[in-house]
Amino acid sequence: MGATEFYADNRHAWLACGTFARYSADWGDYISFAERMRKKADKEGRDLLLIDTGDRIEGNGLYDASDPKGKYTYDIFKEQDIDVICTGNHELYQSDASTREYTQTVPNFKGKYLASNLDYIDPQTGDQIPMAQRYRKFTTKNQGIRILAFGFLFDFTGNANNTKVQPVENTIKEKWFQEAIREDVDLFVVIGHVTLEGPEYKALFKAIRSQKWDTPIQFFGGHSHIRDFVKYDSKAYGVQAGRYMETIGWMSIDGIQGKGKNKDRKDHETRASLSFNRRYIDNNLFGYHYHTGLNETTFPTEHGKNVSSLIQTSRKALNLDHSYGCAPKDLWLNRAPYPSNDSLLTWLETEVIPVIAISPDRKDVPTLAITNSGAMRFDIFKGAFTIDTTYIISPFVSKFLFLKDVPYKSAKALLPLLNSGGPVFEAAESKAQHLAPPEQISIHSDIIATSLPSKPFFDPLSPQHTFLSSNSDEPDLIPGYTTKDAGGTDGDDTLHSQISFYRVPNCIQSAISMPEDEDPEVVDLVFVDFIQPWVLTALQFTGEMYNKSDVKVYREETLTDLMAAWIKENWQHDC
Ligand SMILES: O=c1ccn([C@@H]2O[C@H](COP(=O)(O)O)[C@@H](O)[C@H]2O)c(=O)[nH]1
Repeated sequence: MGATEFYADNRHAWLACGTFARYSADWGDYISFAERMRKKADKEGRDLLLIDTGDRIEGNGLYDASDPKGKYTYDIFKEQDIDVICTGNHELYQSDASTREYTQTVPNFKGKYLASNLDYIDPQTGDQIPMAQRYRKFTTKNQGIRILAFGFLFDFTGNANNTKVQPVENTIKEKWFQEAIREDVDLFVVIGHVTLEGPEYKALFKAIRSQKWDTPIQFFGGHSHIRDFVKYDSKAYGVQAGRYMETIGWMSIDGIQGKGKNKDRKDHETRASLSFNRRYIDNNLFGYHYHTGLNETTFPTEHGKNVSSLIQTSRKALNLDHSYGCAPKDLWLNRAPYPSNDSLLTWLETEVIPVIAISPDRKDVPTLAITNSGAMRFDIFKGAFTIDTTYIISPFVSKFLFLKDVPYKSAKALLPLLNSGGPVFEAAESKAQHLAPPEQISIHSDIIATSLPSKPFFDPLSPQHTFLSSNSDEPDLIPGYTTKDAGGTDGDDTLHSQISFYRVPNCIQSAISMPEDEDPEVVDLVFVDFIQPWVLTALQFTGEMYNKSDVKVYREETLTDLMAAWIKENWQHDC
């Protein structure tokens, strides 16, 4: 009896090498890996399917540094042969990105791209049309497993006005969905840019089970950037493959006997004893060589090598390795507590924002400047700070806006309100958790690492691979993911020592040009445009009834450009 296997990824345009050796394979390597593993699966009579759960864009120079954005990336993405693919929230923040998704990615993955709860607004006619087909029904080639697949996005409300995200609860009531879940299939596959524990998947699970009490369901999640595995019932599981092309999530279902090749099989025979297994593979060549049984010479396929060289020529064309300056030390987004000397947010709040959140014509006006912590997406490592690093840290096109002459007593109440994330935001449908790094949706308390890092050495013979120091009996591990999920602690393909994770506030605030001896009557309230809905809602709570038309542009440059300028000015020296 063969297994049905899946590989899933979440990448944010990290198509070139990751920042660490442990996550350093590129998109071309992943293509070689998939091609090699598919061949192996074919030989052994198994089926191997590739899944992509969205957020392919923003967060890496390869996408963000070109004009138009994504000039090189769409042609690189499309080279992977993905079986089921859907949209993430990042594809929808900017209308030009949604248009590229509709006109390029959807056709590039024709028949595989699913948009179960997403519509596109045709710019010519104004018609609201499905972004892509709602579901896909297909039979796997080796085992004849009849699959019905959906592709969802969580109930996202921050999209530009050329798309429409339908809440999952409403989609479930639609005729096409109700008909689809009544189809006679061997397996439902629900992929989505949706957290595994969120209300959307709970509702979908309930809906499918209301019609099919026994059909296996495999969910693939995304959005919250973590490795995760969840059990919904004995025949329904979900897996999520981390973030930024660091992890290839592997999921295997053993025991489904597809009716596609034998129509006379009875239902109870097709799903007699099932087992669901997951593994989180670090995205590096060591792991790829180990799993394919190949080596440096035999592993890469021609196709994979061509894609790797396309990535390198694109990176060169964009000058992504050009250095703006030299970071004097590591600055961590979640690996150091906030506030602290090693916190990236403390650095931003105390050193950068007080310099960049100043408008030349209002520079002496007392100012409170607020930025959301989610505007920062990664750590800064000691050493060269390049064009690429800039977009890895902060890919957004957000600008500083401001409200003039806000009573100080109300302005100073804002930060605690934004950070407490209380009922004031639930009512306004702008959950305050969307202000912080997405990991915090799933990680509810600090994780403080107990072990210390040491030097790397890879042991490919270990069942759960380790990075070992060469002359020690005890595994001397380097830091990386140490996942605990519904399957226990054996999901990580490579053993690592634990990394700390400190929760950070939703927003940080810098007080600028404040009088020394007394509080000001009024201040300029400066904030990044992304947080405007939360700022206006919280201000109303303090009794200040501002609306959108009161908000003015404070600086024309983006936060990202201003931050890069600060680095050029302050970290000038060579590394
Ligand atoms: O303009 C923006 C857009 C988004 N953010 C932050 O990013 C997360 C979403 O990140 P995912 O990678 O999709 O999970 C959002 O919650 C915001 O915190 C932003 O700051 N500015």
